[in-house]
Amino acid sequence: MALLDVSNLRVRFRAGRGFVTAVDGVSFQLQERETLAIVGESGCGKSVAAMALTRLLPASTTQVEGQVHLQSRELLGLPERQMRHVRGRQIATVFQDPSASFNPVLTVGEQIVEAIRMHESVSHRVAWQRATELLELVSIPEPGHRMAEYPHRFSGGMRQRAAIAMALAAQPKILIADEPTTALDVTIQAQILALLKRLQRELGMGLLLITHDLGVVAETADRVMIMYAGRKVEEQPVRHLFDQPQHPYTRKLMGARPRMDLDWPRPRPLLPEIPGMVPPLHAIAAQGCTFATRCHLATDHCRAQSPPLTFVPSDARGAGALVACWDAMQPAAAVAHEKAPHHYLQELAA
Ligand SMILES: Nc1ncnc2c1ncn2[C@@H]1O[C@H](COP(=O)(O)OP(=O)(O)OP(=O)(O)O)[C@@H](O)[C@H]1O
Repeated sequence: MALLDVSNLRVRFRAGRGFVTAVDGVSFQLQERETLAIVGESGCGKSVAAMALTRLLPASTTQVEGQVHLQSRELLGLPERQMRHVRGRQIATVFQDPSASFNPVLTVGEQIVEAIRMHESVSHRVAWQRATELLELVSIPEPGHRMAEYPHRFSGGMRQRAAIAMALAAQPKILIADEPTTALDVTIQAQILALLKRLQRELGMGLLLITHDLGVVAETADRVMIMYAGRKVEEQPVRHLFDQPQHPYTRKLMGARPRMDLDWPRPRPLLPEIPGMVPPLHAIAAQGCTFATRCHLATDHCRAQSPPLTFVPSDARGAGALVACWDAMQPAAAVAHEKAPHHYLQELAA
């Protein structure tokens, strides 16, 4: 059984008299000890999907449909009091801006102690000891000393380490890391990613990593789900994605990675971009492929009908991808998602 099983998740926000759709029928699974990366440009619905499954979106302006199973427990119908136990204890989240995790007028130590005692009835002394160990676990030097400091005394990287320590306070089964390194400089980014991977291994957590950075994905993920305009457009094990991206959007994301043009005599950095932009929610096409307006392969058929997620094999050994693209579907080879070969699904779960 998957650790997390998200099925047909749909999120709509109230807009004027109606609603706009930010996440449109997305399904995915996270296995134990697995890292699933959710990738896409800004505005594709990655964070909204993550916030919906932890029920952190404002109920008064949001409609969430679908099913989210954490092992056998359905989360979307859970009373809020029980959901509070799930948050932190079962699923914890680390955000892009670590300052948002801390109250500036309390010491870092007190806040981690509070997080521990929220989920467990232990004495202040025991919680303090455990909080110090957590700071040590995330490689903060002199943890005993740093416990008594205020968040502003920490550098950005150290604050993110402390935020990760706080997220681990109740030993969650799943850690959601939402752009955890975007606000940090490059050398610190690599350290934080290495830390997340080490903690995942040591603590046996599932890691849901939200990012727009394919470099981060290559180093960290087991499996990748690409989102565009609220929909899942591709899913593959990471080791095949970089060799054989299937969806035109995935290929463009890869082409948009910064690199050096080594042409003699004037090597220069290239910062390519995908022409156009992710449509705002009110402008997402009601029919057809949502990427058609930016896709050089789009036909009238693409603009008229949404492509279903389909298994597209890429070699005879059963490797392949789930792709929502009419062009990527070879009529002879592609099979509907539900009929994907069993060994492929097992590989996804491996
Ligand atoms: N509370 C809200 N009310 C209305 N619209 C929202 C709300 N939160 C997010 N949105 C919209 O939902 C869409 C998806 O946003 P989301 O934050 O999930 O994107 P993202 O892919 O995570 O990008 P980023 O990395 O920039 O956060 C965007 O168009 C955003 O403006």
